[in-house]
Amino acid sequence: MKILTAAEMGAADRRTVEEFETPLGALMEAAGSAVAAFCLRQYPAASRVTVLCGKGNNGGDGFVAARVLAAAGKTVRVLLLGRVDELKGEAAAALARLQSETAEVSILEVVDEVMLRNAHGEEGLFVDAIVGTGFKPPLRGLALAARDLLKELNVPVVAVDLPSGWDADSMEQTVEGAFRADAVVTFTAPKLAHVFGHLTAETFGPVVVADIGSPDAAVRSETGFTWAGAAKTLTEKPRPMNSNKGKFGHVLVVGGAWGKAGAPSMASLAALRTGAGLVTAGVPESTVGIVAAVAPELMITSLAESQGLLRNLEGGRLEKLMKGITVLAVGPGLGTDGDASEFARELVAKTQVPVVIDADGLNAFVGKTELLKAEWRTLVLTPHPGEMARLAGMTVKEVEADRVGLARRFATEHGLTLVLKGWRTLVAHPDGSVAVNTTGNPSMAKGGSGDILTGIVAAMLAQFPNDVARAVETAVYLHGLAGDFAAHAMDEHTVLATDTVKHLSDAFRYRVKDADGLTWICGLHGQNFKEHRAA
Ligand SMILES: NC(=O)C1=CN([C@@H]2O[C@H](COP(=O)(O)OP(=O)(O)OC[C@H]3O[C@@H](n4cnc5c(N)ncnc54)[C@H](O)[C@@H]3O)[C@@H](O)[C@H]2O)[C@@H](O)CC1
Ligand SMILES: [K+]
Repeated sequence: MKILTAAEMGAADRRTVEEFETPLGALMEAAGSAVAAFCLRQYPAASRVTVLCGKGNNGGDGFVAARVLAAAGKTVRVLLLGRVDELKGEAAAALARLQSETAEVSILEVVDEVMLRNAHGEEGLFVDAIVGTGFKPPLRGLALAARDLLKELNVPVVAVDLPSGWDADSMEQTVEGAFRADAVVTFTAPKLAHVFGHLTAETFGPVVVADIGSPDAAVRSETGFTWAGAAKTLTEKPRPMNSNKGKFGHVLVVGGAWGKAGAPSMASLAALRTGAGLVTAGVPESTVGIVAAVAPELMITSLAESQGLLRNLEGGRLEKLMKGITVLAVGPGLGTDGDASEFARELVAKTQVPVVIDADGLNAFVGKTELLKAEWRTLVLTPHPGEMARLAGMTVKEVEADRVGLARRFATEHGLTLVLKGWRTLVAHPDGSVAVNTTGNPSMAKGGSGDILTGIVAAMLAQFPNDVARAVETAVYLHGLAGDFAAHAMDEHTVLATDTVKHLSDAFRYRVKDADGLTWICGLHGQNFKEHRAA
């Protein structure tokens, strides 16, 4: 699923109207109906709904929503911030239809702040249809008064397309200055602000995308930005009945210096739980007993060590180690002292199967990134900003200032797949396209999270070696989603990295598009993180 700018969205709408002969009125009807359906489903107890409408097409969506909500039995009031005779085109048509079909909806032309404050009351839900992609900052006029009013009230707000006052193209949108929203229903594709913005100061509430009838061919993006969750359909097909373990690959996890045996243990456990056919951990001989204890299903290869760290293998041992292996994950708990780094470099250089490099595996290439040219094989790097900074020879601040640009450059220059972790993990592909992940939460800001992700990525590659881009995007999405389920089931302070593994089943079973055709970009279906985190 592409992520668009406001201009790209406008172009997609125009193409849909002009080239695909869908009238604008039909798009507006679908948009407003989707908002109403969302309100009915998420806020069934709200019997009184106030729809705040602006004079543009965002307001037009609001008129449609008001009509559908009234038809469903809600008591609906429309507050138009302006005069009826100021409306044009489809918005005017939507209002006319609302007036003619639903006499019981009261429509009030609000012309000043006093009127606005007197007009509301006892509603269980607000719909914000004041301004959408047509917003030109700063917020002005009655919209400002409406924003302040909603901030004072403790009533849920569903935003149409965008919380009014949001700049759709901003990657740093915050609540400051804009409307409060508890949920956002947007159309066709998410805009940059939906993915990178902060819906509230505390959390990122539900953002759902409704399909309103624009065909894929009408939706074009210059930036090459996509949403990682869409890749998850890769795992939504059942495995063939006649499957055997050989079909799902054999992951080898290498790492685990003395004192860090947990890292390869967690990566291996995650690989097992993600569906790899076989998983082997290659660890220093002194840690074998510890790592083996993580799961009886795990196979272990004891590797030569010196003082608790892995060291280069003697002639022929490498070939033996890699026999039958289809994916290598190197780095979890590897350590950087002694020969461990050299061993990691040797492994990566001499291996032909897809390789995932994480943690100290990445540190082994600091100052030697020319050795990371993927060329003919699959290479996936999973740095956090600190590891990325060391690899790229810059500061963490510099990395964070240009995450997208840096990830894209590094991936294209080396011909590899780069997973840059952090708030809104990015997956940059060798072709320059970048997918953004929206799952995950602060409960995952703990040691071990990265090891779990490494295992998930490796297991996805083992199962889908010919679909690397979607395999990696799915891995990142599933990892965050499992963390979201864990945070929901537990308290976010108490979630351990291994708890996310326990919730991988929930993540796999979760369908990206729900039964009503809504794609939940943020927030779990039917659940409001804000309420949950505030509880
Ligand atoms: N273009 C299309 O084909 C479709 C558009 N749709 C809806 O239309 C919206 C875009 O419609 P428009 O382009 O008419 O624009 P909007 O309705 O988003 O904004 C225009 C209105 O907002 C007011 N406004 C702009 N900046 C303001 C500010 N700083 N302070 C206060 N008021 C301000 C303008 O005076 C005008 O009344 C989308 O967000 C979406 O909700 C949907 O109906 C689906 C189809
Ligand atoms: K809005």
